[in-house]
Amino acid sequence: MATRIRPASKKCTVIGGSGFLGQHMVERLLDKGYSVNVFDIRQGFENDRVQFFIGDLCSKTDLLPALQGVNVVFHCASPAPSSNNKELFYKVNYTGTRTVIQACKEAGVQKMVLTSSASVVFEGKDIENGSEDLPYAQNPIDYYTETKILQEKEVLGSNDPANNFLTVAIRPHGIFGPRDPQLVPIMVDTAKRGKMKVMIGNGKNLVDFTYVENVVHGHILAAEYLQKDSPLCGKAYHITNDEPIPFWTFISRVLVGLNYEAPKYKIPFWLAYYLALFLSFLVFILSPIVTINPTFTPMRVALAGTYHYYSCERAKKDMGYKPVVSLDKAIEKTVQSYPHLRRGS
Ligand SMILES: NC(=O)C1=CN([C@@H]2O[C@H](COP(=O)(O)OP(=O)(O)OC[C@H]3O[C@@H](n4cnc5c(N)ncnc54)[C@H](O)[C@@H]3O)[C@@H](O)[C@H]2O)C=CC1
Ligand SMILES: CC(C)=CCC[C@@H](C)[C@H]1CC[C@H]2C3=C(CC[C@]12C)[C@@]1(C)CCC(=O)C[C@@H]1CC3
Repeated sequence: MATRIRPASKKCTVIGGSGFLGQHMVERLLDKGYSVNVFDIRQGFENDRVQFFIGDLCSKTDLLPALQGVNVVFHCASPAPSSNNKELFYKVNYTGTRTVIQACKEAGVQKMVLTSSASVVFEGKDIENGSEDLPYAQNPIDYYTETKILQEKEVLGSNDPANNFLTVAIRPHGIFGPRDPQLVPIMVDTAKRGKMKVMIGNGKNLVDFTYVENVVHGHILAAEYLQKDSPLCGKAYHITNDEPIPFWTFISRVLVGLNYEAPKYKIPFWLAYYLALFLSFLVFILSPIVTINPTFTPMRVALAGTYHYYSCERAKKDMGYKPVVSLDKAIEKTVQSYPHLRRGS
């Protein structure tokens, strides 16, 4: 394992720091004694200990003031994965990330930790205990994944120890926890509309759901172990809870915890997939007249009905990663954090 260096200058910038993961990152970094800048297109919270820089990461002029005197940049900004806006994904995740790299180099930032995604290798087919050596998806399931691949390649390719610029990518999967605007709220909304009665597939497919504090821990370890000649330079690392769970067991535990019924019927994966494809075709045909955001998309069906869990052996070996919150505790903390989503509240 490489040596962990706690940098003398603990000044960092969290790009996307107003988001779900970003806010948890900021809180932990402050606890650990870092001085923290947040760069985001919006200010998501108030905190006197944080310096906010509001701007678009696609603009170097916006970025540069937020990077002065900074040692580490955490880049965890992205448009919401549920969007289908190809142009926006390319602009922010791909060209925007290139701009972030240029700005970091220009400002003399030494380390960049990218929040990538384990989905960069996922094509809608089963992956069991996948390692980081799996090839990138040749047919990514959506524009989000397509541009996360391009983004990760750019960041890892820019690792340049000779010029004192080191990069690493963290690949989490299915992040959940307090204040997540996506996973639990979408699940509850679907249940409220009576559409969470049916399991896709046989209910046995194992998936990684990763508690946000474990994801944060992985990012900070990566920043502290990333140094010249360390194995982390220019590499990607899976960060998971290391406790894969059947997708529908996880969904049921959260729903039951919030007083909703667990799904009890099953439909074959292929049937659900073709129904979702047909639905997205209808949405496309109707798009000039009406905008519809279906819950039931081919991407979600693929995520809900296949095995996709990943090995985090590389992170254990190179940076001593170990989840800090177990899945049981994480589900309990998450359920308790959403009193307003509880049925009957
Ligand atoms: N939520 C999940 O399950 C997973 C998320 N990820 C990655 O984790 C990262 C964080 O995701 P979340 O916190 O869930 O998303 P989020 O949507 O809560 O946060 C993203 C933040 O990026 C900001 N942002 C978007 N475009 C920007 C721009 N042009 N300039 C400046 N800021 C901009 C947004 O305002 C937002 O505050 C993303 O890179 C995502 O791809 C990876 C794996 C799983
Ligand atoms: C079938 C159904 C309606 C399930 C509701 C839960 C889903 C909203 C989530 C289940 C797995 C999640 C997931 C992501 C988003 C939310 C889910 C689809 C990501 C696509 C978020 C961004 C990533 O990088 C990968 C994630 C994989 C898991």
